[in-house]
Amino acid sequence: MQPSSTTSSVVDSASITNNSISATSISTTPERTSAAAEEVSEKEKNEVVKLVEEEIEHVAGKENGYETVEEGEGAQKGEGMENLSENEDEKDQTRNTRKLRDRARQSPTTPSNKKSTKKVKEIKTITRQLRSTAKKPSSASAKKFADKTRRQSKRLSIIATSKLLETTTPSAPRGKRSHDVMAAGSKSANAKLQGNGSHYAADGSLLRASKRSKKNLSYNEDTDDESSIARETSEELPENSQAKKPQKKKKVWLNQGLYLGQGQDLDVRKRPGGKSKKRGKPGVDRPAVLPLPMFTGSVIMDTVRDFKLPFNIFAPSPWKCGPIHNWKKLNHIAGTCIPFHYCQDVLIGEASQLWKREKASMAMCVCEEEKGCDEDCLNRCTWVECDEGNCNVPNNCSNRAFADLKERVKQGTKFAEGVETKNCGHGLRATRSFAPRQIVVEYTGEIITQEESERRMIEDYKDNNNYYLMLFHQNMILDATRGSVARFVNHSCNPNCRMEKWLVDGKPRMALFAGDYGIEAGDELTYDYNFNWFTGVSQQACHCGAENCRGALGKRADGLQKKPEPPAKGKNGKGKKKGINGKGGIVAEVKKPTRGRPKKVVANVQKSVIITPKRKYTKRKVVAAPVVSPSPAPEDDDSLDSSLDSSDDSDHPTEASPATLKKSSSLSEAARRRRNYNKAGRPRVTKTYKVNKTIRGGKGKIIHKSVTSKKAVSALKKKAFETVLTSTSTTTTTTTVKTKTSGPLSSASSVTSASTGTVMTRATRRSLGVTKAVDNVAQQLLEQAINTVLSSASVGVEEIPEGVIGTVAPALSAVQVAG
Ligand SMILES: C[S@@+](CC[C@H](N)C(=O)[O-])C[C@H]1O[C@@H](n2cnc3c(N)ncnc32)[C@H](O)[C@@H]1O
Repeated sequence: MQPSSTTSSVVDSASITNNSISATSISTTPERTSAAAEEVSEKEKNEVVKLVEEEIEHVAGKENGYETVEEGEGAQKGEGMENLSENEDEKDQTRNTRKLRDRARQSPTTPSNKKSTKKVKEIKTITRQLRSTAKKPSSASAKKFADKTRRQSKRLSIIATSKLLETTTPSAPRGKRSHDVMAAGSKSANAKLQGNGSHYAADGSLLRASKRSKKNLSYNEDTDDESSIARETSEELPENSQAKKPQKKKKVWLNQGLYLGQGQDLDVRKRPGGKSKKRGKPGVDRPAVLPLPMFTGSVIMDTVRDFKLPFNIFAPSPWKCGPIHNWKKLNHIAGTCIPFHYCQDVLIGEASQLWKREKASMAMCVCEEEKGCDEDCLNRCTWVECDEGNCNVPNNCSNRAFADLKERVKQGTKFAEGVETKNCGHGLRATRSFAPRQIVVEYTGEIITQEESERRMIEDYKDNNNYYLMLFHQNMILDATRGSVARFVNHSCNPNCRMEKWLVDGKPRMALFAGDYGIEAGDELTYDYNFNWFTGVSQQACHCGAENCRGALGKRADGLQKKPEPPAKGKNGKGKKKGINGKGGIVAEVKKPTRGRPKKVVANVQKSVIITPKRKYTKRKVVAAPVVSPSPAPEDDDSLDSSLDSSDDSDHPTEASPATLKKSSSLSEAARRRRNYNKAGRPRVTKTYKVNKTIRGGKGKIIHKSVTSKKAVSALKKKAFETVLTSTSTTTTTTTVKTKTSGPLSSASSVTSASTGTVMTRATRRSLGVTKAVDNVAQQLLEQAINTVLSSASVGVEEIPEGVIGTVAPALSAVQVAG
């Protein structure tokens, strides 16, 4: 066929519906059409088209069981189909066939694949037929036409082939609905192509596909075919389908680099004693937690940093109460931060040179294992704390208050908190309960000489109203201005605590002990200051509010008794109710501390709540045993005997009152020493005693009777003193009291009698009529005498023959001097 040069044709539509090429109309211009019509044999064209249609219908009908339905009866059939170029057709057919073949090869031989192979063969046949037809152009013009329309025929061939493939796809028999769906899909695919520069007819059929759309078309068709094939083959080819699955990206963990400096062997997931929770392969080193930032971690762990606790955590006072002035500063000694509730005494200035180190008392107590160190413990009676060196029953000893305190402090539990009172400044309130006579807090501070204390009083504390000076030991003053919180404990004429001075490992130490009734949490801690006031010196008025208030701080001086100040007037002119239930005191609200925030703070309380003891201490228990404090030797001839008869009723360390100290500055050194000795330093014996007197009743029955009368006490003391003399005189020449280096100091139970050569045991002395109480007092006096002699200047050390130091001889002489 030789188409004319002027002939041009455009494929109007290639509408493909329901597995058939229903109409392929070629609209041409009249001149061209007429020219083509002359040259191209209509018969030939029709034959080719018919053949293709027949073949296709045959295949499709066979395959799907459907008759092809032609769409558009009037559609021109076969126009332009005769122009299919041999090469193009062959190429297309070959390409498609190859595709099918490849797929068929990939898939295992199944009946459906066999079918498709068969169909491919059929298509091949059609192609061959078409070729043979095309090879016989009727005329040169027809051939020319065919060349001219190569482009269009190529498009047609693509569509036709694709449809052929579609029809030949091995799939389950489709119903009409399926066909409709497929048609709709094709349409939508075409519609997609519209945006790609393709031209479509009104019914959506492709007129001219752009280069890109051609690609897409082929792709879509290919993918359609492929997907349909893949759908079928995927089940049969699990390996292939799995291989195609995209692999999930693995996250890369950072296990080194930014964070460096943490031990690699640390495995926090390891349970103590249990199995490691580590997952994954054993031996794989995977950090469990993010290590600390570079270097910071190890630096933080290695270095100690100073930090300041926020006030609300430190909280020395209750809520809504501002920080106590100078609180932090006061708790620092010589720039060192010492736990505020536990710091040791510090010798300041001259005091350090003057302070005499004393040997620890090595007198063994004679307590029995069953009873332990009870009230009768010799150490306890002499205010000496038991330790390994002087305790006979270390496993059952209850006379180790300071050791207990040390343990408690180590635990760091809170025991008290600061409060602000209305009239007494700061106070201290217990935050836990204390058993009777249990140690509460140590009173520590700076040990200074009297001169230094005078200087401080005149210069440093001249504007102060609160004083923290305590007459301590060896005529030294303990200034707690920089000391433990015990300094905040206020005075009360009806106290719930006692301030006691003890010898602990040879060192005098002062501490606050709970009274005989114990302390409940929330009680304000108080003790009797026992100030020594001098006549004519103004005293500080006492605001303790106790029923038995003496009106002034400390002892009541003759002619200086002050009545308590009248209660402050309220707004309405009436006296304000004070204290507990209006019975006086400084507190407006009485409340047991509740857990958490206090619910109510009464308005007339200055800043916080202070709670005074609820109980009335009407009955005061007498002190357990007569006490001789291990004080220094007297400087004058004030004898032990006179000290025994002293009416000084203080068993507490005495607060050095400001008046005392101010007055003392005008005294001569000797007079001051004498005064200090008289008032504070000399041995003290309690005024009242509770003594168990053993009386033999009828029929040899021994009756233990408690004697508390003054007469009985003086008789007791007299007898005790005689006992001391007797005991020492019997041991004058040969008896050696073991010193610290050679062993514990002999107690009354092991004094050796040289004259008899027998040990004068406690039992022996009992048989001689020496009662236990007398024996105790005697023993204490003996020890006291020995200590006194050894430390006394009146009996110079040089006078004591070498090797005799520590013997009873000087003790005897001392006692005799004293007597
Ligand atoms: C050892 S301090 C006690 C703590 C003191 N309240 C403070 O705020 O620092 C002793 C001072 O407290 C005051 N004080 C203690 N008890 C008192 C009381 N019952 N009546 C009046 N003032 C008292 C006195 O000013 C005394 O000099």
